[in-house]
Amino acid sequence: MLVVDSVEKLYRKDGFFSTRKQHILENITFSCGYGECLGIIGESGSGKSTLGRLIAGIEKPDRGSILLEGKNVADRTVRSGNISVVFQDYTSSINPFFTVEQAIMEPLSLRNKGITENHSKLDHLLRQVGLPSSYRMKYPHELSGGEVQRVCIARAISTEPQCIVLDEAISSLDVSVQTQVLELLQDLKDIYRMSYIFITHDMQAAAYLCDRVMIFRNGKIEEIVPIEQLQHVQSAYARTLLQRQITF
Ligand SMILES: Nc1ncnc2c1ncn2[C@@H]1O[C@H](COP(=O)(O)OP(=O)(O)OP(=O)(O)O)[C@@H](O)[C@H]1O
Repeated sequence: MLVVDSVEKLYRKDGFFSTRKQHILENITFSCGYGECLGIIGESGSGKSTLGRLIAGIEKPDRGSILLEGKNVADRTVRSGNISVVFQDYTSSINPFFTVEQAIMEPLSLRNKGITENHSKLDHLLRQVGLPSSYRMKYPHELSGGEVQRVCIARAISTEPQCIVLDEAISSLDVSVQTQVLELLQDLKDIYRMSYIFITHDMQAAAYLCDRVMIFRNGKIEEIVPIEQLQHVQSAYARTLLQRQITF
């Protein structure tokens, strides 16, 4: 289980040499259970991706803690192989000089210190994300956007992590491909019982995949609501935000 407790994040306000700091995240506390998908919805600049980076350990909080199975993700050994990230910009997420095989197997070989996994593992991962095994020698530029994002997902699940942060992971894809990738994510969540942190602007996608949704406002949690209660959010801000994005 992922437990985020009283997390705060500040950034310098006017560039690197400035001493003035701005609160980006304030008092963020929530948890995400096994096999649960927690959506994060909020306006642009509200701090969703910053929170995603903190969970993934790419940056550290200024205050508070983020624990996975009771251990702090600030420790690289805790997050290595246990937390993965899939970003929106799949084109820059994988090395253009890596084949599909190298890209997918990289996290595993890093974790196993260079010991190469057998081919059946790669075949299994390719099958799970719906790509033929003949794709193993292809390079990213030879694939469609949806296929590259499938490679990114195969890479993310290769170490069988407990948690995946999906930061606008389907936003750059065509609508029909979005649906396929959402179905894939749903299937994988059920197979691996992973926790998903699903950062999105897309309420329809959140409604499909998420068990609960966190409404974010100016770096604070406005409300956390089970997906079946989405029509009955308490705060006026959450209601307005949702009405702008979805028609029930
Ligand atoms: N490294 C950084 N240094 C300084 N300010 C930053 C940094 N990263 C993000 N910010 C600021 O933090 C705020 C939150 O940004 P963040 O990207 O987390 O928002 P977001 O909700 O994910 O937005 P979007 O939906 O547009 O992606 C913004 O005002 C942004 O300019």
